[in-house]
Amino acid sequence: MNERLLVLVRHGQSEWNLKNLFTGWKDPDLTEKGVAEAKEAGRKLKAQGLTFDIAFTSALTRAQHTLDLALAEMGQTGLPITRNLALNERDYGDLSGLNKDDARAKWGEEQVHAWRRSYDVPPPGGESLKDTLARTLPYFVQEILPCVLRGERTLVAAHGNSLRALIMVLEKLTPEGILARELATGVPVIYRLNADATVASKLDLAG
Ligand SMILES: O=C(O)[C@@H](CO)OP(=O)(O)O
Repeated sequence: MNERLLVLVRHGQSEWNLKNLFTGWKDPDLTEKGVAEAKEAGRKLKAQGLTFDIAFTSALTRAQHTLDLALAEMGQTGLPITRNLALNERDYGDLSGLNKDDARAKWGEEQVHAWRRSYDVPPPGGESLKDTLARTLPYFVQEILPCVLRGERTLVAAHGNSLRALIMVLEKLTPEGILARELATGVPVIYRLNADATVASKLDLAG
């Protein structure tokens, strides 16, 4: 049966998530908690009775490590995995490596929130969500979606903002709608798509 399965999962907690630093294209690995979250994601997916045919991830360690741990937990280690920087986190530009609370103290709560969650306000020297979408969406449409539509059960392990960009398109969210959308670390979201790539069903495995 062609079930057109697409699962998106944000990486587990990274060293820089723990330190509350803007990360973007910097490449810290998972914390111990992040490792546990990645394994838990695998357990949750297995408990749903899911198996995968193909997986995609970014060029960054925290997403690749999350994918490997989740698949190992599912006993699915032989899967073809494609890594591409199109799925990388938004580039945080000059904010990369800064503490998020220090940034709020310096530039104000509202400005920092706009940089972090708005659709089209880029952080200084970095990518807005719109910019992130501009490189994530073509990769999704050309490389990932065709797999899903031909019935290959597909797992994507990536990042808060590269996944928010894809979710905005999948769920047809407006720039206002995406503003409040947060993705927890290590929580899979299961989509089943219609033949025209619209969403038939969505199940968020939070909790
Ligand atoms: O620092 C980052 O790269 C991202 C994800 O951790 O942060 P934010 O939630 O601010 O977009």
